[in-house]
Amino acid sequence: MAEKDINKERLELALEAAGLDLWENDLLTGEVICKSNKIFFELGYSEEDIASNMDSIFAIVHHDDIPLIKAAIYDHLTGVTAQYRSEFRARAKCGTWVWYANYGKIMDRDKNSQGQRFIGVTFNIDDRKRQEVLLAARETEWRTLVENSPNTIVRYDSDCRRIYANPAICAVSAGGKAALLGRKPSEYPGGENFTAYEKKIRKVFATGDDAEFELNSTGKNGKEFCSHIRLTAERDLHGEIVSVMGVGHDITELNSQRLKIREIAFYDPLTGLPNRRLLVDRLQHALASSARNGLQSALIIIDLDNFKTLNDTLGHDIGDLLLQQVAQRLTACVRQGDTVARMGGDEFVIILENLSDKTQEAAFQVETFGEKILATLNQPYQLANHSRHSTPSIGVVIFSGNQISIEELMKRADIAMYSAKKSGRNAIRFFDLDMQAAVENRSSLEESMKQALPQQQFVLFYQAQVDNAGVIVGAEVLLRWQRPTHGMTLPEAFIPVAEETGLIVAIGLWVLESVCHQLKVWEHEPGKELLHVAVNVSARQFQQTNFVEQIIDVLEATEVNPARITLELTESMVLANIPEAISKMQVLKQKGIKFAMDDFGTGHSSLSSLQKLPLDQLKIDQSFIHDIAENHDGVVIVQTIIAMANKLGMEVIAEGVETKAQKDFLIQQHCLNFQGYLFGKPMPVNEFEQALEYWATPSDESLPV
Ligand SMILES: Nc1nc2c(ncn2[C@@H]2O[C@@H]3COP(=O)(O)O[C@H]4[C@@H](O)[C@H](n5cnc6c(=O)[nH]c(N)nc65)O[C@@H]4COP(=O)(O)O[C@H]3[C@H]2O)c(=O)[nH]1
Repeated sequence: MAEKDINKERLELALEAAGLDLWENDLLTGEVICKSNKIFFELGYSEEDIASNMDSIFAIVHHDDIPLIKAAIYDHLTGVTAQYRSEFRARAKCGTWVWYANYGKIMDRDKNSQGQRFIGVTFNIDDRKRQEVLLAARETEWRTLVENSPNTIVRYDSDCRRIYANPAICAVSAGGKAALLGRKPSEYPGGENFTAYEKKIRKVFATGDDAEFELNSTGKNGKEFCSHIRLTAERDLHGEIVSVMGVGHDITELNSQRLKIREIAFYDPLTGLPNRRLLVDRLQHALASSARNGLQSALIIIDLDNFKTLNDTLGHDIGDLLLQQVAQRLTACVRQGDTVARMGGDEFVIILENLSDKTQEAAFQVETFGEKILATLNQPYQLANHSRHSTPSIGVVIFSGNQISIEELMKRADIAMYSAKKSGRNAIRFFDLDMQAAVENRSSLEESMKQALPQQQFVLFYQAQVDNAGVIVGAEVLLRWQRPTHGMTLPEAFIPVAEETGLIVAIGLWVLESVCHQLKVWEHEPGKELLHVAVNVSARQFQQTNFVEQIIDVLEATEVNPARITLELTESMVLANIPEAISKMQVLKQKGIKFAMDDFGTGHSSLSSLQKLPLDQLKIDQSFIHDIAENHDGVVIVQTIIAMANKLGMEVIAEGVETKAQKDFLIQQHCLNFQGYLFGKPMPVNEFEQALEYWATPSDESLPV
């Protein structure tokens, strides 16, 4: 084959493989030199179609595209473009439009630049065109989303400069788009927050990992807002990070909701102090940090003395005011970083951290602090129209490291606080191992007390009550526990535990039943048939809803004369709920039972509340009787109580009378009933009966003890 033919063949094969249709026009004659009609066939036309009605491609080109083709040819012919290029739609036989491109060039230009031949190719670009349309549609779609998004969208270049900012961010930025674009966050708006944010963007450029950031900024309107921004690296075709996109949404509202939830979950609504939950969290931190730095910390429990009485007498609103003022005072006493929390009720807790590393020194530090708390809380309170005084009982436990659990720490501080209460309140007590031993004793006491009633270990002692002529008119019955391995145990060692466990209710009933049986026996014995017996009632017993029924049941079952029984109540148990106390007392009074107010003078009863109560007797507390000889105040108090009792038409009895001088003074003040060691100690019933016989003749001497 000749070289020319080989080249022709090569060209045809190449054109075929590239999908190109070659054409050539003689520009001088206008004759089409080369035309394969390949396009026509591709579009579904036959030879006949071409012969009958299509001598040129223009016959099937979309009429919108014809001027464009002509303009492109003209531009090339006139030398405006170096190459002829056009794109057009051609109609297929089936009616659809297919995209083609024409690339061509004028050949053999003469010296006047006049071309001789126009040669070029036509090829199918339908797929590419469709892709372009799709791409444009997608681009519009995305742009619409981005431009209308309520989220802020910003793109940063590798220098952290903004290269795109959507309308949402432009709308909230004071300087708008102009101020944002081309600048880094640290440059505009700048400041600490934005510098930290820029650092984060740089990290995304460095690592390619997505990141999140909460950015606080000030909006155009001057309002603070917070955005949660998600930063994503954007890569080019080679996987190189070319930009970082930041999409932010406003979480200002969410943050304030979060804050509110935190407030509710972790703070006491009344005082604004951290609540128990947050306290536990802070305590965990304190334990961990003391383990790290070796310094001692302290957990301090503060309980307000007699808060319940104040709440019950003045109402809860006044109680709330006191709690709020206590919270303020406590907060003012601590350093920044220390925690003051409210546990609920009238109990507050303070955590002091970073004390000395030596336990003893730390204890001194806390002691000083505790004294300050005592002094501050002892200042009078102005609660609406009431001026009141309140005292705290403070329990302290010192700790270092985290060997002790939170529960154990709280328990220890609680024990210390109760010890402060026991010591007479308004005091500070530290937990130590002796206290721990006391606690253990207490739980063994509790266990063995459960057996005391069924195993008949309780015994009643009788202590004489005499009149001014020295005649025994009755006795106070006092409980003793013949405890195996411990011997005769006094009530103060077990009554508080019996109160707390509720065992006192059954014990109290047993006391009353035993007393009634005793009275029934005495009814038939000359000289004893008129004796009165005073029985102590515990708060827990008195608060039972069926207290009245229980007493009546015992009276009826034993058929004893109720007039022989005096129930001794204390101020606090009555003041807790005066109307309820009155109604209970009245029912029993109608049955003939008498009531005495025990330990009178140690509580807070006012004259008006005392007047309302159907009491028969006031019992002057023995501490005042002891004070008679000691100081003038004791004398005045005793005189006042006697005067008050007389005024209210109540009998008065002095307890704890130990000396003749005390008795003489009391008689002088018109107190005509006495109880005390001067007349006899509490003793078992058989001894009391012997004493009665011995004492049958009135005398000024004391009973044998
Ligand atoms: N220093 C001194 N003390 C004197 C003198 N005269 C009497 N006492 C003591 O003072 C206490 C008087 O009883 P209380 O005030 O009712 O105080 C009682 C009472 O509150 C309670 N208690 C005793 N028995 C019962 C009971 O059966 N039930 C209830 N709920 N409590 C009881 O235990 C408390 C203590 O009872 P006791 O240890 O028997 O102590 C008794 C008695 O032994 C005196 O001249 N000098």
